[in-house]
Amino acid sequence: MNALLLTPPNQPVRATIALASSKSESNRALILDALTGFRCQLDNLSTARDTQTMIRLLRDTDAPTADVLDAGTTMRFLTAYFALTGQTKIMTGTPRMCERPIGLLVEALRTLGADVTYLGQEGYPPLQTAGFQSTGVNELSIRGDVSSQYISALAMVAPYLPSGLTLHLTGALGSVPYMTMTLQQMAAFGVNATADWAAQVIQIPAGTYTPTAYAIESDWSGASYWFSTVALAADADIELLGLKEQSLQGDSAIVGIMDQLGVQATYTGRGFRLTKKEAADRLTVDFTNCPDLAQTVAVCCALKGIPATFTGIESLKIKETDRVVAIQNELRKFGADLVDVVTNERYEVRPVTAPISNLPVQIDTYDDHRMAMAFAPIAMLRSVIINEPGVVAKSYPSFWDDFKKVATVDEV
Ligand SMILES: O=C(O)C1=C[C@@H](OP(=O)(O)O)[C@@H](O)[C@H](O)C1
Ligand SMILES: C=C(OP(=O)(O)O)C(=O)O
Repeated sequence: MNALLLTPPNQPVRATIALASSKSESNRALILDALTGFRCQLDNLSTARDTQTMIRLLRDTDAPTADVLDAGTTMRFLTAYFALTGQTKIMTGTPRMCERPIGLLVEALRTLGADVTYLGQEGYPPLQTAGFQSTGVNELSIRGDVSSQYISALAMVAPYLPSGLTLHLTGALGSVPYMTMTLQQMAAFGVNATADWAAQVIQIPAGTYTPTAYAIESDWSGASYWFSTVALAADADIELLGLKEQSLQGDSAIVGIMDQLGVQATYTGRGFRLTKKEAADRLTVDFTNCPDLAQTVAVCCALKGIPATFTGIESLKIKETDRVVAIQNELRKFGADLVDVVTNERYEVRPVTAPISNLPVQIDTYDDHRMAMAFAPIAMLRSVIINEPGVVAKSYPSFWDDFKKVATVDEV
């Protein structure tokens, strides 16, 4: 499948979508389960490639190499897991994964007593874990402004250190809800860590996880594309199944953001129903705590004609691709843009102003699932061609099957 042509619906959009479940929650639950000796009952694990890869690599205990492909959480969580459980493993991934930094995590693991060697460039995968001998260290500092995944990775294995671990987080904190999700899931498996976010300290007691039955919620990051679809459609009413009213996921912030972009979300007891309402004429959003929503909101604002100010998107540069550049390149095809007004700090979405040709616009996806899914809702307004649409498999493999419920989807 090289490309998909998406054509606008010629009738009101009415759909019920069974969302993919959260890969973030799934990948945490799988690490916690592994630490109980695989004695948990995990329900509704994600079909996302990132989660399926985690399952496969945890099972494959004899394989010398763990290739995580392009899954960031799988790379970071498994590195900490293999390092602290003393397993010898080569950790590798796609060429892009080998450009995504891991030095802060490796440095922390070495301080605790893990033997970790870089096999390529210092600070990046591939690397090898080869045994653990505790140094007795039970307190360390780690930057909180690069990726919260390092901190989640350390927190999950920390109860198995001889005297637990106190983490002092330095610098401005990003993606805090992902760390909170980690601590809440750890608590559900019987280890109660405490966090003081003002002091930037997390304390994890020594202990063991209890075999537990745990059900994963649907994915709020995946839900965001349906919010954008409703925002851009002339007439839409979509129900998203499996979302909770109180979520562990920070990306549930999409409800408040999309309220301003003209989407009313109402809890139905089995998910959320999305309908249309009046939109604001300008938007300001800080994505520090929900970086994965930035592409969805950028595209939605640009195509809906709503100027916006974005902050907190620095971490987008070290994700599946440099997402800032990718958004800029693709929005420019519509005469819109994401302008860096204060370098690496404040960006402005310049919306589409003049109509462009009616020919389908071709969207490149940069090996990034979120590029494909963030641009798809434009099909509510005009035809678009999504190149390499298979990228969605990373987090939401059934996305295009679901999208057929709201637009015409043809292979080209
Ligand atoms: O812990 C997690 O599950 C995630 C944390 C975030 O990464 P950063 O902490 O690197 O921002 C997010 O972008 C990613 O999709 C999933
Ligand atoms: C950044 C993402 O994932 P990861 O860092 O786990 O590869 C994502 O899913 O948008």
